[in-house]
Amino acid sequence: MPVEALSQKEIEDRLAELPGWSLDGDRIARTYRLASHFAATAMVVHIARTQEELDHHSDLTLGYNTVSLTVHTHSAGGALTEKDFELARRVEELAPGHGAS
Ligand SMILES: C[C@H](O)[C@H](O)[C@H]1CNC2=NC(N)=NC(=O)C2=N1
Repeated sequence: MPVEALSQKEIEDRLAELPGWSLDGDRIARTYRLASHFAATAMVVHIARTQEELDHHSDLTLGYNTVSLTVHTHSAGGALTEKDFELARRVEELAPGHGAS
């Protein structure tokens, strides 16, 4: 199913509801900090499972005690779509359970 590129206003409205997320070029991005490398690794696995469920995938980077995501929609030519924000909202929901901030 094709997904529509969001307008600048739609992007700004959605970002306003997602503190911690910001524009990084043509993507939305956030870095989370965790208590340990193991906690960060567990969060990456949880995000990976969510991404498989949504069939939508970020570029996901594991640091020593950080987890970073950037996402845009490949099938929309790299534009931002509702799917990117759906993924961001789902990650925001799972983050507190990992002690991520
Ligand atoms: C076939 C499969 O549905 C597509 O390749 C999905 C997988 N994950 C994806 N992730 C992202 N970020 N953009 C896509 O267009 C995309 N497409």
